[in-house]
Amino acid sequence: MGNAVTSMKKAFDKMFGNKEMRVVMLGLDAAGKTTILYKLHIGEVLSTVPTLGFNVEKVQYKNVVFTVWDVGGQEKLRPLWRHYFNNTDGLIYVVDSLDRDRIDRARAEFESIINDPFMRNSAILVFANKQDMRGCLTPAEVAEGLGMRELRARKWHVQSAIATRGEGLYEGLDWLSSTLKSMQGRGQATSVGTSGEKQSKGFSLFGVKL
Ligand SMILES: Nc1nc2c(ncn2[C@@H]2O[C@H](COP(=O)(O)OP(=O)(O)OP(=O)(O)O)[C@@H](O)[C@H]2O)c(=O)[nH]1
Ligand SMILES: [Mg+2]
Repeated sequence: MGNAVTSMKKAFDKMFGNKEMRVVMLGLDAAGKTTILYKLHIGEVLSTVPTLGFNVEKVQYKNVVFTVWDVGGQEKLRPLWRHYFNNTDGLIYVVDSLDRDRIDRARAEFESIINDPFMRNSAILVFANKQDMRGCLTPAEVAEGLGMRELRARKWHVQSAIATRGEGLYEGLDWLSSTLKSMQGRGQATSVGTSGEKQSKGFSLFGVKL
């Protein structure tokens, strides 16, 4: 019976073009990951405590079901991040744009994630979060701070966001879903490299193609 239901669901998903995507959300502690997850999942801002393990929720947007893994970002927890890399279609990297002092740390962690063999083909969405805070880095400065422009053969997008107001979050998911669909359409998702082709179409900053 269970199998019949599963195959029926698969048939419906195929008919309506529904897709499932696995996304891992990382970033330094207090960047706003858990706030983002629950704003997307239940539409509310929960009062959060630092995540010690992980939270995982499904987020449906348009015809994509994202399974989003939100992993604690404290320094002692970062060595555990790599356990979440396998089978990942997309990375959401969250930056606290007010945390100027730790942008170099954020960059070092970011580089080690995206250079991991399991993550080399994942699409990269960066949320330049906390844009409501006076004196924060602009999304362009966050992109610069993470060294995004030096990335070759990767699909990336930097999205301005205010998680506590829900601003920018769906724009980010929009980019992720269309990018992942186009990568899957060309057989590139999860296991095959983008190998440098079409680099000029590969990245964008807040929706503007560079
Ligand atoms: N002003 C402002 N505060 C935010 C925003 N997003 C999150 N915060 C606050 O930042 C703090 C940390 O948010 P969390 O979502 O717990 O951060 P996290 O990335 O999950 O942290 P770890 O679980 O320790 O890795 C909370 O007090 C949030 O309310 C934002 O867009 N603007
Ligand atoms: Mg958290």
